[in-house]
This record gives sequence, C-alpha cells and structure tokens, in this order.
Amino acid sequence: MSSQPILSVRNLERRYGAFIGCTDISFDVWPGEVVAIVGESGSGKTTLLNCISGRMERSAGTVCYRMRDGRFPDLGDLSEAERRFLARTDWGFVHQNPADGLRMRVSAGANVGERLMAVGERHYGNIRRTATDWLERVEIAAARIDDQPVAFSGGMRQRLQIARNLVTHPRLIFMDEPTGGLDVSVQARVLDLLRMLVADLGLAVVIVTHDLAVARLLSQRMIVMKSGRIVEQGLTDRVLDDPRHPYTQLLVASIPES
Ligand SMILES: Nc1ncnc2c1ncn2[C@@H]1O[C@H](COP(=O)(O)OP(=O)(O)OP(=O)(O)O)[C@@H](O)[C@H]1O
Repeated sequence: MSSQPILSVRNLERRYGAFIGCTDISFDVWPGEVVAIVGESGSGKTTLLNCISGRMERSAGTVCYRMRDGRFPDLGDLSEAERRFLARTDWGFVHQNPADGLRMRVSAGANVGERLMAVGERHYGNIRRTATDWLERVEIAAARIDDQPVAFSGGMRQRLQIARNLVTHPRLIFMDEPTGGLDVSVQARVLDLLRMLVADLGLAVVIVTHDLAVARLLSQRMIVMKSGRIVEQGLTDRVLDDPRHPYTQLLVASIPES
C-alpha cells in the first residue's frame, strides 16, 4: 500500500442556504482501502459523497486527489476537462438506483463498452471481448450481452452497473448505498461480488451506507456521521466492537441480532 493518501478531505462544509448539510469534515482515503460513511437518514452522508466526488459544490474546505502523475491538486483547481477525464477513467460512481448509473435503453454490452471507448479503445472485437469478460465477472451470462438493462432484474442491473464502473480499472470508486434497493437475498450476492472485486483490483472505495452490516463486510475504516458532522472514525472492527461516542453506541445497539 502506498504511503500517501489518494484522497484528502479537510474542513469540508456544504450549506443549503442557512442549513448545514455537512461541516468540519476531515479524513484521508488510502490506496486500496475501503472507507464506509455511516449514519442515520439525513446525517449528511450523500451530501458529503457528492462533494468529495466533485458532483456538488462545497461551501468551504479542500478535497485533494492524487493524480496518476503524483500531483495532488484540489478538485476545485482542475479544469472541467481534467475533471471529466477523471470521472471517466480514474473514478467510478455506483448509484443506489442502477437506472441512475446505466443507460437503460442500450445493450448491456454497450453499457460496458462505452466506458472503454471513453478511454480510447476503438477496436470493436476487443471492446466486445472485454465487455463479455466483465459480464461474466459480475455473473451475467454472456448470452445476455445484447439485452437492454430494462429486461434485467434489480440485482443484475446493479451487477451491470458495477461492471460498467470497473471495466476501465479506476483507482477510486464512490458508492451510494449500492445494495440499498435490493432484496436481502440479492443484497448478499452483490455484496460478496463487490468484496471480491474490490480486493482483486486493489481499489480505494468510499461507500455510503446506513447498514452497519454492509460497513462491517466491506470496509476497513468507518466514519460515523450525525447531523452533518463526524462523531467518530476509526478501524471498522474497533468502531463496531468498541464504539466510543454515545451515538455510535446507539447505532450499534440497534443492529438486530442475527
Ligand atoms: N438540495 C437540498 N436542499 C436543501 N437541503 C438539503 C438538500 N439536500 C440535502 N439536504 C438536507 O441536508 C441534510 C443531509 O442530507 P443527505 O441527503 O446528505 O443525508 P443522508 O445521510 O445521505 O440521508 P439519506 O440516508 O436519507 O440519503 C438533510 O437534512 C437534508 O434534508
């Protein structure tokens, strides 16, 4: 693992008018690590994720990203073209609702292939071969390559969205409740797949979830948010086994016994 963070957030704040979406947020993400952001509904998780992935303007603070050439600029200092390039190549974003991250009316193969074309791949045979490989990696039969996601189940759509995001070998993936909209049995399969792929590819991931079981399964480090602020952060096992902040203790105590 590199000795330098891939993402560094300092004193981040986002206001909605006078209302604070999140404030006083500082943390680092290291290459190859999965960081979970947890907290109840309205605690500011999605606001934070959108700000650090450049999808939403911040009101204050810095978000620096380690470029492949070693530079560590604030996202706000990048040109629009550089930001678009990052979003297409170095980063992925897995939405809770697959329809937000897929093109529902083009084929599964094209959904994966168009990310490859965005990074310069032009050879039709290569694109189709790589798309087929990726469909199989996410357990979608190659025979479905020409089907549109509208004809897929929720779990298949989510797996396709994951393939579309990972095909370009990004370095950092943002995930917003990636299993939130799925049935429990389907969730387990998607989580297993995510865990395997993230480890195989050595990805850095920032995942937002309200589900502590998801955080336990996927993340090494955890950030707990309440009312727009971080109340506790640390290694996931430590936070869950020995929560120090009363709010984290409450969250942990509310996990149903399985
Ligand atoms: N566009 C907006 N305008 C005004 N207030 C907003 C806006 N988006 C979010 N908020 C407020 O900011 C706070 C944080 O919202 P956010 O969606 O980040 O929370 P969350 O933890 O992701 O919640 P959930 O798990 O329900 O998605 C909430 O009180 C919300 O009402």
